[in-house]
Amino acid sequence: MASPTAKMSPLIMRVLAASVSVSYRAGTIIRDIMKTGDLGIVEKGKNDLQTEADRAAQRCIVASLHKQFPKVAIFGEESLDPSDKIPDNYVVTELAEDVLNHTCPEIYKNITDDEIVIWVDPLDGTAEFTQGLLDHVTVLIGIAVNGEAKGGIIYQPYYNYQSGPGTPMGRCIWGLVGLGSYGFTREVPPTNQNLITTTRSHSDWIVTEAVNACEPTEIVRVGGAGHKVLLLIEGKVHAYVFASKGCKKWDTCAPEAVLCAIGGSLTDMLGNQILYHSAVQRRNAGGVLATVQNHNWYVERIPPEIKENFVSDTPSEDMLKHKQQASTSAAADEVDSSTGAGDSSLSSTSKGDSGSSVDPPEFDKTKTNPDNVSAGPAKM
Ligand SMILES: Nc1ncnc2c1ncn2[C@@H]1O[C@H](COP(=O)(O)O)[C@@H](OP(=O)(O)O)[C@H]1O
Ligand SMILES: [Mg+2]
Ligand SMILES: [Mg+2]
Ligand SMILES: [Mg+2]
Repeated sequence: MASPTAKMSPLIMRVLAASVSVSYRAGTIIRDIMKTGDLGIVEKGKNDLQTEADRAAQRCIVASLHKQFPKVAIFGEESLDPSDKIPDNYVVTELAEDVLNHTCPEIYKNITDDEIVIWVDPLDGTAEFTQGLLDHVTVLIGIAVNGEAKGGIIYQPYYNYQSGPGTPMGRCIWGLVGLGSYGFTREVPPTNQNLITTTRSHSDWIVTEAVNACEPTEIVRVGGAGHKVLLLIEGKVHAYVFASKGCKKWDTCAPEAVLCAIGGSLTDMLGNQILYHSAVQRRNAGGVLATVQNHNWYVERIPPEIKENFVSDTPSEDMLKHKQQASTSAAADEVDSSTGAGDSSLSSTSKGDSGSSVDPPEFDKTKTNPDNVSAGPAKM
């Protein structure tokens, strides 16, 4: 039975709470499969592996979320046989109370099923998982609202795995833009340095050229988009630069939301917004560039001859319509507030209490107006 808090909670908070709960279960499934010693590796393509842990974790997450939110679109990385039997104990219907205890920001209160798309990467960092670099692995559940990354869960199943017996393994980081991000501690990144993280297993000369153009004092090559954004939010690196079309929407939706909820930015290499509506192309054809601050400085360092290889996402008709409606109602709010009757609209300032939210850095966010994007029609 759902608790009274759950019944009263807006849809976005329930989706977030269900995603947090199921991420713990997916983490257990991943660890259990690793313990069997039989990863059941399949080669999906060049330098692109899938294991039984990827398959099982996706079954668990998608079945659990679909059961609770049957009208919400859910996209997972792995192509699986829909007739596969899903064990009963894979279906989790709990809602994390620590999420529901937060007040939903006003702007999400009336969001409906058709405005949400969930992007699931059941195991991010598969290459490193198969090589025993276990702390590079994360489970990613991203929640897009009207095509924009707003909610995210990054579950790290092997956090603390080398800390010896008695230390609890695994941690869940979650965030919602307008509320804050929770489950980690942020440190101030080293000053007078420029630490840049990028791929460890999917590099090529453009990837390396783009990193070098950002004048790194050190390059941190690690696996997983989720893991790299964890390094960023914890203050261990200054930027994540990946000039490649290899990442997909499920790699970036959750990390982007968690990062943006503390005032950071994750865009393509051109500095344009990555979009997450259901018809968008799965590939991040614009590459990935993420920072907590000084985003523009990094975008400006990327030479035009690199930028010209990348293409930004195109908004859907629905998104454009929604944006128009939102700006019309924002204008109406402004009129209202000038008369003293207005409600406060969502600000990008994180309002975290005991969670790991940080004050927004002092820089202009570079997410540009979707009118700037230049791609052709979105394809599946
Ligand atoms: N060239 C490529 N081909 C396939 N997947 C790629 C890729 N480049 C990046 N990715 C995917 O993007 C994610 C982050 O990559 P990286 O670890 O190299 O930074 C990984 O997700 P998965 O491990 O979930 O497949 C990885 O497979
Ligand atoms: Mg991934
Ligand atoms: Mg994956
Ligand atoms: Mg993969």
